[in-house]
Amino acid sequence: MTTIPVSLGARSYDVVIEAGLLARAADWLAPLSRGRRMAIVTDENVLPHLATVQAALTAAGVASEAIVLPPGESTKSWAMLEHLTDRLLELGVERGDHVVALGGGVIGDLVGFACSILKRGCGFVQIPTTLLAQVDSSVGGKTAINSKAGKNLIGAFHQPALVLIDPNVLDTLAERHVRAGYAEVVKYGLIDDPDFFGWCETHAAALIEGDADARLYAIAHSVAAKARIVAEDERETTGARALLNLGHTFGHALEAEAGFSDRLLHGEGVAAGMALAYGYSAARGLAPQGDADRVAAHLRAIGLPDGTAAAGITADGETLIAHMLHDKKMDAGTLPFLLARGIGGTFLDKSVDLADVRAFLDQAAA
Ligand SMILES: NC(=O)c1ccc[n+]([C@@H]2O[C@H](COP(=O)([O-])OP(=O)(O)OC[C@H]3O[C@@H](n4cnc5c(N)ncnc54)[C@H](O)[C@@H]3O)[C@@H](O)[C@H]2O)c1
Ligand SMILES: O=C(O)C(=O)C[C@@H](O)[C@H](O)[C@H](O)COP(=O)(O)O
Ligand SMILES: [Zn+2]
Repeated sequence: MTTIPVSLGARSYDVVIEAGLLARAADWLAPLSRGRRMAIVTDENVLPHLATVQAALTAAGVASEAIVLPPGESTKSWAMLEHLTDRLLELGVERGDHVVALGGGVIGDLVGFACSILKRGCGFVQIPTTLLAQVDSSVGGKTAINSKAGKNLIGAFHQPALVLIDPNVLDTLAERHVRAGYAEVVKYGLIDDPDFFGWCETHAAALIEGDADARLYAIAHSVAAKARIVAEDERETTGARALLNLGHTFGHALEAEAGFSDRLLHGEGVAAGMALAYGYSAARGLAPQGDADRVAAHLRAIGLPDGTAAAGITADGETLIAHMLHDKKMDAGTLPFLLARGIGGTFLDKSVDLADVRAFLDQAAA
């Protein structure tokens, strides 16, 4: 068992990682239940794992009630937020209770946001069931739904009380979602850890095919990296946490063009966005072209998109820039970008000329 603390003063919590942990989830959940019925929110594709968690709770004498939502990005919506908060209120959830978010990043983001506003804030536990959620979204307390204007625009910082990660649940995850989650794994290498990028180049194929050791290593390494950055800059105010947004300004714009749908998964958008961020950095003379080519080649090799066209998006630079203007990093009318000086050399550049980015996007798509 690996336990990684997320050190945030009064909001500190542990991320516990162990293969097979789901069947023992009650060891951690029962003490949080206060002898009351626990609400578990999940989606229709996670029902086998819901059964494992509920059986564990029943055996420990804890009653539970499941709320099962439709799968997919469109569940991060006002309509689902209303439905979920109504159901949680019907169940009588109190401020001191802990709602369980059992699912991928969609369930984690929606449940976390619902819990941040329910009775002005109740507790929640993340039990992530996708690779993406295990390496990224379950840790750090960013919660949100999408709005007509864009991605994650309605949300709150609300930290979970605990994160329980069982890598075995990934055995039922479709390979496309494993690949998409892998984009957020390799992101940590590209941010500030060139050795880890090298590890990714060697082990990505095994990880995607289901190698348990590779998955465990990637999950623990990613969580430790995210916990360190979140502890340094919980609310993305100093610039440290913004590094976790590498590839996301481009990626969210591509996702918006795809209508936040299965046409382009979040991790796929991030992969294309990271390739664009490295490509643009090279075009600006900030990073060696060879590094940008190496990033794109790695993404292609494992079946992830390495740019706008590969992501299936035909929008021009102007259209993509219009989406980017909704980015939450916008500051006094300017949009900072995560660029790179080389592999592992990501930095926040506040002096990017949007006309230059537009021209790069048009050229890259041609
Ligand atoms: N809060 C954050 O810090 C953060 C970080 C990264 C991404 N995100 C958000 O996370 C979301 C993407 O998350 P995701 O990639 O996990 O997508 P997701 O939650 O839609 O899950 C992907 C698919 O896998 C299914 N699924 C989940 N677990 C399964 C399992 N064990 N077996 C079989 N099927 C399973 C789901 O039903 C869904 O169809 C995006 O909305 C993104 O914005 C948030
Ligand atoms: O935790 C963070 O900080 C991240 O940026 C992680 C990202 O992978 C994640 O997609 C996040 O939700 C994006 O944040 P946003 O502020 O751009 O919505
Ligand atoms: Zn992301």
